[in-house]
Amino acid sequence: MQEKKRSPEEIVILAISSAAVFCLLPFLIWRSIEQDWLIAGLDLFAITVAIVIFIHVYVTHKVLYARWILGILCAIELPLTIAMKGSDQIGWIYPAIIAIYMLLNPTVALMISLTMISIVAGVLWSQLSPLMYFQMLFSILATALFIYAFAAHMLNQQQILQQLSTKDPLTGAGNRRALEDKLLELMSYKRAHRDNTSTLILIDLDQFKEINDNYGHNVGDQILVTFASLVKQKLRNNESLYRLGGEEFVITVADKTSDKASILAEEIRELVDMFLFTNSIHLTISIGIAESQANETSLEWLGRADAAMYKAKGAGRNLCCVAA
Ligand SMILES: Nc1nc2c(ncn2[C@@H]2O[C@H](COP(=O)(O)OP(=O)(O)OP(=O)(O)O)[C@@H](O)[C@H]2O)c(=O)[nH]1
Repeated sequence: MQEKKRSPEEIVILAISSAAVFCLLPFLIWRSIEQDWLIAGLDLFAITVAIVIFIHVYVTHKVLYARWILGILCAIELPLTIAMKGSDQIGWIYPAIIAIYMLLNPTVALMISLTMISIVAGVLWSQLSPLMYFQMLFSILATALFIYAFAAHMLNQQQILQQLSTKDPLTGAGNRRALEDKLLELMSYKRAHRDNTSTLILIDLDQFKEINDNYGHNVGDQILVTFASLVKQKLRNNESLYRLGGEEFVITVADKTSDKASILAEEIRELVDMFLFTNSIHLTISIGIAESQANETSLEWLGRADAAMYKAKGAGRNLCCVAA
């Protein structure tokens, strides 16, 4: 069986949890030799949590709780260490802030790191000269704010790239790449839960070439946009629209048999048939419906929906056909 690829989030958690273990382990040994049991206990606790998180993420690939626990651990461990051992430990605050931003959303990370900085500032107030105190405080605050600006910028870029790589720029529907990912997800869910069934609804706009020829490509484009937004209005949470290419679209209907998906397909067919597009253009659609089957590939599944759609075309168009 092919091994599941690790996501960037998993790699960050595995790296930070293992770094925490390797950074803290020598100090745990040192404190134990010195019989400084309180701080040794704190280090042991942090190492244990980091190891548990590492194993959990390594085995399950799940990151949601792991990133929160690790982020909060970073924010708690440091003020406690400073409270016990004094201002010598302040250098650790910089990697701790970076780790928190790598683990959590920038706004959450900002709130957590500012809380941690406020606690550390309170603890250090009586331990440092005023000049030293404010130099340290401002350098830590500046670090937190600069990393926030960087992390927020990176998140924004990441969202734009995600949008560009998964959406069809004309209609805003998912693109072919997003559809392929969705099909793989639905197929692997089906393999894991044999009795689960999902259905594909493949839609082709009828005689769309005539519309382009008669009204021009721009009007054709506008119709594709209006069609996609009409369909989107009909979809619920577990249903998504993708543009397969040209004037072909696919709706993935998770957790539903072809009988139930046919009701949605027929509603969409009727809606389009009744609708007047730009320039009062009337349009019809032909639909192929295929329920997922065990032991077939996502391409075979899509192929059955396509064959059913061509059957609808062959039977006179403006029809829904269910694959055998
Ligand atoms: N305006 C516009 N037209 C497109 C786009 N993509 C594909 N098309 C057009 O869609 C038309 C598809 O034509 P055909 O494959 O012959 O199919 P059809 O005319 O819909 O006929 P049937 O499918 O048999 O009902 C072609 O004229 C393509 O140029 C697009 O992004 N915008």
